[in-house]
Amino acid sequence: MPQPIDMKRFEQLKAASELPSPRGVAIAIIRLAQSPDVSMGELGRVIKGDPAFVGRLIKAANGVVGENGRSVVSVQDALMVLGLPAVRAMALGFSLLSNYRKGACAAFDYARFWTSSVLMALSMQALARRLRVIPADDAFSVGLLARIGELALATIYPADFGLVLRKVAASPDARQLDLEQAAFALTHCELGAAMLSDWGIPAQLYNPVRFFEMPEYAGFAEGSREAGLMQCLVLSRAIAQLCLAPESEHARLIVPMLRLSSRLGLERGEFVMLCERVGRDWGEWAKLLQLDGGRLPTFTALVAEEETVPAVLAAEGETRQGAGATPAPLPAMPLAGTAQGAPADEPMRLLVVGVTGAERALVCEALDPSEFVVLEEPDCSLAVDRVIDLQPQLMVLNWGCEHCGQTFIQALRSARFGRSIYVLGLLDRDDEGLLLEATAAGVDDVLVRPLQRNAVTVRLRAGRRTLGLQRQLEYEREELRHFAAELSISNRRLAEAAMTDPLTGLPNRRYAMDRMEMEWAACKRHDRPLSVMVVDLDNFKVVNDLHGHDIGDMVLRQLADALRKVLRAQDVVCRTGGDEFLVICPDSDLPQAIACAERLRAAADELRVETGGPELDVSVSVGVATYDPSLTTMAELIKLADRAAFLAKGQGRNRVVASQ
Ligand SMILES: Nc1nc2c(ncn2[C@@H]2O[C@H](COP(=O)(O)OP(=O)(O)OP(=O)(O)O)[C@@H](O)[C@H]2O)c(=O)[nH]1
Repeated sequence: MPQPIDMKRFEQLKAASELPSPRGVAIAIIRLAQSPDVSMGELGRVIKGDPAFVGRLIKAANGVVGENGRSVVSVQDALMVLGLPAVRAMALGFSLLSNYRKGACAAFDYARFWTSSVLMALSMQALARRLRVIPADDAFSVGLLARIGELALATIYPADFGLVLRKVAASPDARQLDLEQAAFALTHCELGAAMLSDWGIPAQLYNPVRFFEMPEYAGFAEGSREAGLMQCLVLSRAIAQLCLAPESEHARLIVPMLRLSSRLGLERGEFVMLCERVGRDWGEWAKLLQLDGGRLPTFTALVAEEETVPAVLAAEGETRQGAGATPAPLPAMPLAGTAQGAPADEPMRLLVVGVTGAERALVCEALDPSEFVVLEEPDCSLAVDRVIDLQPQLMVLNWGCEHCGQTFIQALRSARFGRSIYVLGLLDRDDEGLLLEATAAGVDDVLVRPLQRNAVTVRLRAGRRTLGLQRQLEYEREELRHFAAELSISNRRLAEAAMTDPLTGLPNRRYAMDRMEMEWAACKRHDRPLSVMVVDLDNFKVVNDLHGHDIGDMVLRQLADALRKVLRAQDVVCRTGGDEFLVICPDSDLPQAIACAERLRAAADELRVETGGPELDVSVSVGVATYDPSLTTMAELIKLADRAAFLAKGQGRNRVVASQ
């Protein structure tokens, strides 16, 4: 088990300014975002000082909202969507990316490091959106910074870390972490986690970072958030690795990746869509971050191939490749019923092994060339090689010869691709014992010497028909998987819609009550303050009566935007009634909540509602209440705020009243 980092040593490295650290505007953003009282306006102004960061922040916020949400176009909206902790972490990540594109460690590929980190960030974001292990914005930053320890080692020890990397490249069995431990008495995992901790990233996020490259040592409780996050990191790393690997490596990498994704409960079609989404996002991010945005593999095709390339035979293929004897494999077969053509219309690949002379001629005559393409290998000892190279759908083989007997069939049937090949065994004589032996071993049907042309035609047609049905079933199963994935996405969209007020885009009453329950529980459990406000438009009925409902709607929409803009990041404003809003302020005592309520009141007061005609003035009355131990339910707390809002109305409106 690797030792945790010696904190004295870490402090020394920090003091010597050797560790990668953010620079420029990012430092101001990080500092400001740390202050609980910072207003969104103030933070927004500082962020605008770094136009590159503005673009990245808005892009990240749109990633969090997802393809179905209202798109984010302004810094203010991005801040609302992301919240302060995520903005801090992003300022950090992007600043490092901008300032550490090059460095002194010649063996460390800085560009590849950042490309892989951004791919991890996008994969983490996509996984978090689906699995809800952590918020998608946190996931992005964790992914981006997960391997920061490597950059740190390359920065502090360029020569020695270069040596470690060269050793790993020279002997793939060497574990990088062991070599790091030996060379520096620390590993990049430990160092990275210590840096994240030092930057204020919470422990539930940096602990999984510490262990995701050696999950066997993690010891997180099964089903815990940390275990889930760690698995997401492992999978994100696998996605990034596959994206950057040469094509020849894809088949090897896809299998463990699919296994990981299914362990996380991702259905295959859904996972493929998720990866395709990462690919689409990657193109845009690469441009934005000026990274080399080479084309990523198409996951749909890769997974389809994986379903046809056998693990066992592929492994044998690798060995042969090592010997330098493998011709290039044929492209994988299209799936039945796909755009490439239904199987019934396509000629199928028939491999004839060890059948020569007159028998070979008879087989060729017996089949219709529009139904079969004949591939031949006269030498039975090369049967395995040809199966891998040519990927036939049917085979005729000389049953009982040294290379085409039980061992061969068993190897064939133990591989996924081999399992579905329709095999006709050619028997020397009509012998029941032989027939039983061949079919028990895994042969589908037999032909008996002397060969009869019609018998060959009939057997091959039966094989073709069986394969056609089999492929049709596969296609239908695939369609069902896609359908299930789409259904689950629609369900999630519906769930989101059910929590949103369509007029203002704010969370609705249902969301407000769910969220209140969460905050109420957290406040009681951790003894943290919690305040709520009821914000009620003044004399709204008059607006409706005088100007009509449509103008009334405009008032509600513009007021909602104005309230959202002046809120602090941790607060949530929800539309809970016609002209009533509930603001939930976690971690806020009464004076803090009153200050915030006053900001909301002033924002409404300053708002001039544009209607296309005359501008309208509005005001709100705000009631504030704070949790105290005498309250036993959250409904009581909301009621107190409601009563305070009522008092504010009674005292002349456009004011804040706090419940005592
Ligand atoms: N345009 C519009 N009006 C709405 C909507 N929902 C509720 N209302 C109107 O909001 C008004 C609320 O009026 P009241 O409850 O009397 O309150 P008020 O006029 O704001 O008066 P005070 O709260 O006492 O200041 C009613 O006229 C409702 O018809 C909506 O979605 N759009």
